Parts: sequence; C-alpha cells; structure tokens
Amino acid sequence: MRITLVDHPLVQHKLAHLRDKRTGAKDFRELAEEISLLMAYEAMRDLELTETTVETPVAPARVKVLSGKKLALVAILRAGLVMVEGILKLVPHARVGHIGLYRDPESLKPVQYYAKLPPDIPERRVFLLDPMLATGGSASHALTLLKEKGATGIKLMCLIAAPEGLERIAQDHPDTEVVAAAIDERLNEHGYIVPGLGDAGDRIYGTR
Ligand SMILES: O=P(O)(O)OC[C@H]1O[C@H](OP(=O)(O)OP(=O)(O)O)[C@H](O)[C@@H]1O
Ligand SMILES: O=c1cc[nH]c(=O)[nH]1
Ligand SMILES: [Mg+2]
Repeated sequence: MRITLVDHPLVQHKLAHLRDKRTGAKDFRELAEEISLLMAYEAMRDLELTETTVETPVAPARVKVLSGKKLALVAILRAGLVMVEGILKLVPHARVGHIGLYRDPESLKPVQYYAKLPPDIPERRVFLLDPMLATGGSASHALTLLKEKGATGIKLMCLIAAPEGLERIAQDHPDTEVVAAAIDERLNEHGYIVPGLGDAGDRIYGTR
C-alpha cells in the first residue's frame, strides 16, 4: 500500500481550522471542500496526457490534454459527499458513485444501506472519498464492493487517517493508494480518531 501525505501549507492551514471545535457547519463544509480540491490536485498528478495542437491567436501551439481513462468519484455517505463537491470543481465531467454506510456505534462495523455506481466503473480511474479513516472498516468494505464491480487501481482519499485504519487497508487491500492530509495518533475507546476532528458527518450537516 502506498501512502501520499499532502503536506502543502494551504492544506495544513485549512485542516487546522477544520479541526477546531469552534468551526461551525457552514465553514466546515467550505473548508472540507477546499482541502479536498487541493488534495485532488496532488492525487491526480499522474493522470495521463496526450499531445495535440491548438491555434492560438498568434500561431499553432503543441499542447497537452488529458487522455486515458475517464474518472469516477465514489463518495462514502454521508461525509464523503463534501469531498465530491470540492473535487467536482476540478474535474466537472467525472461520474459520481455513492456507497451508503454507517458505522454501528457498538460493534464499529460498517452497515451498508445504499450503493449506486457508474456502470462503466471498470473502465474508469476511481477515487474513493471519505474524510475519516478510523478503524478502516468502512473504507475496506467500500473497496471490496468496488472491486466486485470490476474497479482497479483505486485511490482512497481521506482528510485524516488513523494508524489503525491504514493498517487495516494495508492488510485487506494492499493494492490501494491512500492519499491523506494528516495521519493522527490513534483511536479512542469509541473508535474516534485522536485528536481528529470529531464526527465528520455530524459536523458537516449539523446533526449533533
Ligand atoms: O474507519 P471507520 O471506523 O469505518 O470509520 C469511518 C467512518 O465513520 C464515519 O461515518 P459515519 O458512520 O459517522 O456515517 P456518516 O458519514 O453518515 O456520519 C466516516 O465518515 C467514515 O465513513
Ligand atoms: O473520528 C472519527 C471516526 C469515525 N468517524 C468520524 O466521523 N470521526
Ligand atoms: Mg458520522
């Protein structure tokens, strides 16, 4: 498993505000979108290019344009939705899939309640989006589902990863590349990332 840590100063600065418990839902959403967009810029660094020619007002110019596989963004509901919004600003033609999961508060195991994916997912480069990688159970479940549907070469993008979650993905899906803005210390007894940012879904939607 490869890990890319996006340590750009702008990302780290915005992440500091995102973690702050005084940040309200509106600012939280905006910051999470911005961080996701900036992270995607890094995560998409290896997109394929092909050369072509355009006419500038002055002369023909050899230019490079995106080629290769088209993109799919797959959000793990609910919190992954905010990352889709940010990244679509960068790649507005990407198709979007949704996997509905919630984590059972007792067992911490993911419970699936929805899945809708682009039918041509095997032909697309897939970015799986969830702000929090805690035990890794949700992301591992989503990766298994995506692979069953034929997806390959999946990048998992999360804002904050716990060592426990990274270990789980390395074991269950060693072929995955994880892109994160921070790797935190540990999980607490309730499965929350320490220091983390709290419950991402609740902070995005003001449900607590
Ligand atoms: O790595 P894990 O231990 O599986 O935990 C991470 C999951 O927990 C959160 O979702 P939650 O269950 O709170 O659902 P929500 O996004 O609807 O709030 C988060 O958005 C991840 O999906
Ligand atoms: O810290 C955590 C762990 C799981 N889900 C969250 O939203 N936050
Ligand atoms: Mg939640």
